Amino acid sequence: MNKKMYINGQWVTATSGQTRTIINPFNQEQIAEVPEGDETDAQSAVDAARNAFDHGEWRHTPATERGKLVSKVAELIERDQQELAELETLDSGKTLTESLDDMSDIAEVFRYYGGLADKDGGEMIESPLPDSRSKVVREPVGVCGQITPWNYPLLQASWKLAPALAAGNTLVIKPSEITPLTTIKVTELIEEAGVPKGVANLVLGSGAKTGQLLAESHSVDLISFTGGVETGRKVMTAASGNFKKIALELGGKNPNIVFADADFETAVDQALNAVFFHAGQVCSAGARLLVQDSIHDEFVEALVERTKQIKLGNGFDDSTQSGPLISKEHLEKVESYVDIGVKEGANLIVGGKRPEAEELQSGFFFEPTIFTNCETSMQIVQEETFGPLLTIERFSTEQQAVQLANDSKYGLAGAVWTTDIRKAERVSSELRMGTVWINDFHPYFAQAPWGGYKSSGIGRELGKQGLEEYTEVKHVFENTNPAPLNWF
Ligand SMILES: NC(=O)c1ccc[n+]([C@@H]2O[C@H](COP(=O)([O-])OP(=O)(O)OC[C@H]3O[C@@H](n4cnc5c(N)ncnc54)[C@H](O)[C@@H]3O)[C@@H](O)[C@H]2O)c1
Ligand SMILES: C[N+](C)(C)CC=O
Repeated sequence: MNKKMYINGQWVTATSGQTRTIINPFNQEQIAEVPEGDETDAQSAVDAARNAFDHGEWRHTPATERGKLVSKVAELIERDQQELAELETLDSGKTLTESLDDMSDIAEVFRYYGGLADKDGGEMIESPLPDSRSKVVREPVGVCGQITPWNYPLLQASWKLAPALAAGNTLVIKPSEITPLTTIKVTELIEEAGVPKGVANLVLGSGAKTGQLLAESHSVDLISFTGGVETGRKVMTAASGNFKKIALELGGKNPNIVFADADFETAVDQALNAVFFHAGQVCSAGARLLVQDSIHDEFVEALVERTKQIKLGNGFDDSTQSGPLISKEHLEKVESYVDIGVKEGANLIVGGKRPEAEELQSGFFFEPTIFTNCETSMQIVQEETFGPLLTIERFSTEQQAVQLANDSKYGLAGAVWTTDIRKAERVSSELRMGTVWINDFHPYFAQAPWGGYKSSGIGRELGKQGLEEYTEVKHVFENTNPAPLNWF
């Protein structure tokens, strides 16, 4: 596999000659050395994408042909799914089972947008003027900058790459500097599928240098960013220079509401999965549990019992249920929230520290952690810890559950557990968030839009809305009987 950047159809090293060492968060062993690009490399990639958009054939290629190439990428991902999944596990620490599931979702995303590429032929609208025809068409936006995080490296990239290509754009993608390997590999597959040179470019390096340039550049027409709220703010500010289109997929602190009439065992089981899956490093993690008073104590007891059994370990080991956190810095951040929670008066009832097992000492592991007696006003309830840390609050009425759940700057996702479907519908319609699950947690798929209300972001990925983000809307008006106006 190449360990380079891909600019204008060439695999290249950084102009500066700098490289970055990529490590496995399970044991801190070096797994790759990749180019550390900077503004110069990012500018070359933008220039290549600009030239390919303005002078290349891609945007004029029939949508059906573009769709076939995007679908071809799906086939290549399926062919290489084992290699891709192993790279993802090495790079991110997630279990191989999770990585294989990601690869199958990713192939579906490319297949879905490959199929959608030629489905919108525009729309005739009724013109109020005589002797005229009016048509609304969607066109590619132009050059797209795409910036992705480390927690779902290739999955988040696929949500951007597939619709951008299907809609006829050119692009520069910049993966997280911590987890670039699968994005490098998929760029090889995009090349192998036959996407013309200059259309899809890959630049590696820090966000402050390469990402910032993409957000600022006046040659970029759209910036699509997935990451934290504070970085999102910088991207939005930088993007204002030329009023480029922006799409922001940001963080969340997602409420998981359990009513007393829920199926108890299922709700306990899924509450664990909601928060501890991928060590809590999921934007939509159910890190905020709201439990109705009458079942609170029993529910907490069952959760704690099962939390103690969670097996941490190497993502390549079949018995591992959760891998490490991504980095030392992130581990320290999660750890600091435990101190904050204790100081705030929450009750730490399980976890709260690094595990003691000998075989976990070289990795960035943290024990699954639960706090009870939490109040909505607490920092540990309001802020995204992005780790295996669950806060539990009580509620007594439906109205109170809704009020607590909405008391957040975020609005990404949430769930409601009850056997009363009318109640589930009432609550879901009151929740101010982009996704609400009823008696489930976590499902997402190519066909349904994903994105946040409030500070969780702007715009949507996936679904037909995810393709529309990568288009501009044009109204074409034709006078079928032109004649002088004689106004002047
Ligand atoms: N809403 C979603 O769908 C979704 C999905 C995955 C992750 N996330 C969020 O991502 C965050 C975790 O990811 P992270 O730690 O990689 O986020 P991050 O904000 O630190 O980094 C994300 C990306 O932004 C780049 N970046 C950093 N500074 C930049 C700058 N000044 N200009 C442009 N780009 C810059 C980074 O290099 C990286 O590629 C969490 O908050 C999580 O909730 C959201
Ligand atoms: C969007 N999702 C759930 C795949 C990853 C969030 O971090």
